[in-house]
Amino acid sequence: MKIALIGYGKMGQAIEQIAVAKGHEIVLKINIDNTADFTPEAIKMADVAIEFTGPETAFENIIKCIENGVPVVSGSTGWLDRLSEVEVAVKEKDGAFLYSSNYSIGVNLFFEVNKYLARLMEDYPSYDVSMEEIHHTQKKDAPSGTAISLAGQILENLDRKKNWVNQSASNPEELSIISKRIDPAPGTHVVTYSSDIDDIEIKHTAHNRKGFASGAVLAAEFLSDRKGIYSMRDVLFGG
Ligand SMILES: NC(=O)C1=CN([C@@H]2O[C@H](COP(=O)(O)OP(=O)(O)OC[C@H]3O[C@@H](n4cnc5c(N)ncnc54)[C@H](OP(=O)(O)O)[C@@H]3O)[C@@H](O)[C@H]2O)C=CC1
Ligand SMILES: O=C(O)C1=N[C@H](C(=O)O)C[C@H](O)C1
Repeated sequence: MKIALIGYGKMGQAIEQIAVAKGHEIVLKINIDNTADFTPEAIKMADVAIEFTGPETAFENIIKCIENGVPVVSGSTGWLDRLSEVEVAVKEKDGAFLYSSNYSIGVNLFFEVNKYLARLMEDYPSYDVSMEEIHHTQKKDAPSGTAISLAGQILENLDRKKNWVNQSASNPEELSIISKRIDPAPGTHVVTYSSDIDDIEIKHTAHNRKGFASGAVLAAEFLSDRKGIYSMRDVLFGG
């Protein structure tokens, strides 16, 4: 499979290693200093693009891939206020797009445990829930995309929480997400249910970026010959 890497930072480089080891070919590498090389002709050489740039640049990059008929897997966080525009573009161009706030298999299993635990806790109001995420100091966005996904799953399944806040909660309807920036943390997420009697805590700790990178390559393999909009759930659990 011919892959275009849009964003060649920590994630782009980790993805390259795994993709090449699996026999894929990297036909384009775009970073901030060679964005002029991201031409229609160059991107059309790829069977699939993998986009990991960041909050400010993801949307334009994704649209450019879709407009040129190239399926795109994105892992960039902090841009999802524009997701509906991407969805419209995919429909208009009969394109292919896959997004996950976290590509690691472990976190996607953690998502399922998180939903299950929230559903159980619906009947046990003595437990209050809060979250913590820890990442390296270069991270541009807070809370992390993964934390926002986890919070969304809790809000969908636990009626007593109405919205999340990126600070301590000021009332029982708020779900608190505390963000910490400590090097070299690749990504830690903790969900804690606390009562007067005990705590129940679920925690995912990434030891490195291999899980994110191998999941993104798996997603690219899944998407390259498909049309439509997908998530990591489709890749791992068939929807
Ligand atoms: N979904 C997931 O599983 C994961 C998501 N992420 C997310 O992925 C994104 C990237 O993370 P990471 O690789 O660690 O970050 P890095 O900062 O290491 O890499 C981003 C790269 O993109 C480059 N870049 C910036 N603007 C553009 C542009 N317009 N076109 C092309 N390249 C550009 C940057 O260049 P320069 O350095 O010169 O600015 C940098 O090299 C973040 O949003 C992060 O939250 C990260 C890990 C896992
Ligand atoms: O920026 C990172 O590094 C990471 N970003 C993603 C997020 O915001 O959730 C995924 C992972 O936690 C690493």
